[in-house]
Amino acid sequence: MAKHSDAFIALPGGYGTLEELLEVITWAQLGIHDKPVGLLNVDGYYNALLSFIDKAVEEGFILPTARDIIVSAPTAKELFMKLEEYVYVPRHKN
Ligand SMILES: C/C(=C\CNc1ncnc2c1ncn2[C@@H]1O[C@H](COP(=O)(O)O)[C@@H](O)[C@H]1O)CO
Repeated sequence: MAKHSDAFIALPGGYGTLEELLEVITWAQLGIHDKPVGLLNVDGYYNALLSFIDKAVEEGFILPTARDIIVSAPTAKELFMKLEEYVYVPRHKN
């Protein structure tokens, strides 16, 4: 399914959603795909996760360029616009 997708979008969800979200993010980081990963951040649901990811960047665990893999927006319309503008940047960590 990932092979035939144009992009990945996570709606608010639980463990299963988070597992799939992190999987497609790490695949982008490793260069397995070059597609954007969107977070539909309805009512700030993902704010805490995005803050945690920013902290991981500050602490040096996530490359600043890899932070940009995630595209987030509060509405579907804004998210689609951002996803269409997404430009893939190679960011292999190793
Ligand atoms: C083998 C892999 C993942 C296994 N996990 C799931 N596989 C299929 N469906 C799942 C998985 N985890 C959750 N779901 C379903 O998705 C919906 C959202 O789940 P959430 O936990 O609320 O985010 C829900 O219908 C679950 O039943 C490797 O990819």
